[in-house]
Amino acid sequence: MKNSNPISKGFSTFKRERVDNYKGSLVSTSMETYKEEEDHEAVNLGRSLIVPSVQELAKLPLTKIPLRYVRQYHHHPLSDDTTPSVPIIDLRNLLAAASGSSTYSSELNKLHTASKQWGFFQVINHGVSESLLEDFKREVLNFFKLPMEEKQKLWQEEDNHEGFGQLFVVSEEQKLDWSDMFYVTTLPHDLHRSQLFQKLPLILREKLEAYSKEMKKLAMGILGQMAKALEMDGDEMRELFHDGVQSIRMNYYPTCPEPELALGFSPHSDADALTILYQLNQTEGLRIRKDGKWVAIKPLPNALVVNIGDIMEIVSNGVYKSIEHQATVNSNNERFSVATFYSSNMGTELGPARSLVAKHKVANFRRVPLEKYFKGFFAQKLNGKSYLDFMKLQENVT
Ligand SMILES: O=C(O)CCC(=O)C(=O)O
Ligand SMILES: [Fe+2]
Repeated sequence: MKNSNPISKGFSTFKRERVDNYKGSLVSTSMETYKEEEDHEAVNLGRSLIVPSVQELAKLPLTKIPLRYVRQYHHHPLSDDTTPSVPIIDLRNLLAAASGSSTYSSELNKLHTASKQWGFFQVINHGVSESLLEDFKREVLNFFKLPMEEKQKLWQEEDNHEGFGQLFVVSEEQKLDWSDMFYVTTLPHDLHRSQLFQKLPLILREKLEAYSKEMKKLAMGILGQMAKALEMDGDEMRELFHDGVQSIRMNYYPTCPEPELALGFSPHSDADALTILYQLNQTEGLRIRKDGKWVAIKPLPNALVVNIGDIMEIVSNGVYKSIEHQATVNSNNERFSVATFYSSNMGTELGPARSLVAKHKVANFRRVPLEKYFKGFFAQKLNGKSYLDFMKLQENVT
């Protein structure tokens, strides 16, 4: 059913009709979540309440932001200059150097340390062509510039969260992010919502397909190296991920009249295995939590940011860590980013790699079907790394 979309309504009230069939019980973060929604269609992993467009809101001559965007506890002090900056991995040294060479082993060691201690790193010489990156960037910027009448056709619907909007909005009281996003499942192809894909501008669709393919290749390359670094069975890694679920989230952070009161993206860890983030312009905004301090990730020309998601923390049996991150906004410059989330194959069970459990002689996380894991994740408000906590087998984790 098409939602009666409030985007075109006055922004003065920030009200929307209540979605009557929305199940409040889905907000649960307990294992009960897994018992919900058994009857839901297989490819529908979640939904989110429909909220107004921040891009449209930011066009108004506002000096104050509406209350729904005002955070109370967002003043996270930035780290001082003594904190080292996020590691940079040269992928050419990993993917092209002979695996016995010292160049290879020192880069592999860097990757392993970065994944354990930071959960975040930047990759250079990643092999994704500059022309594809430029073309895709142009089309994403054009996409956000489309007139609202066009974007409304691509807005989220009440029963599914793909499209323009915000994710993880589960109540009318919840604080909202100062951003608009477009979310789409790109792989495997049979998970496409074809009604959404068909409505995308053709040129964007072409570039999106090409970009999605390249991101899969890159993710598989990095996962293969991680298997080596973890001393995990390489075949097991391939079997888990060869037909992985990929989704792409395009983020637009408009300028904000009161940036110190708002957040572009609430603190969270990603639910996937590996996220590849493309910062489309030079505006800074990404912050990651390292040893209790927030560290800014500066956009680096020609680099992509990679981070460990919760699935990788689980598969690595806790050796690699997903890290909390957030996005800030500012009053002078808008910001664009594209996050590509890569997860294991649909239809598989999520849990620690068996080859690592045998090596570590302990399993630190429970096993659940991947689909249930995703449904639980998308049914709750983002709250740091809390979702991972109930995947942990507490008796095993220190
Ligand atoms: O825009 C950013 O820098 C962060 C985006 C992000 O964390 C996400 O899409 O999950
Ligand atoms: Fe994220």
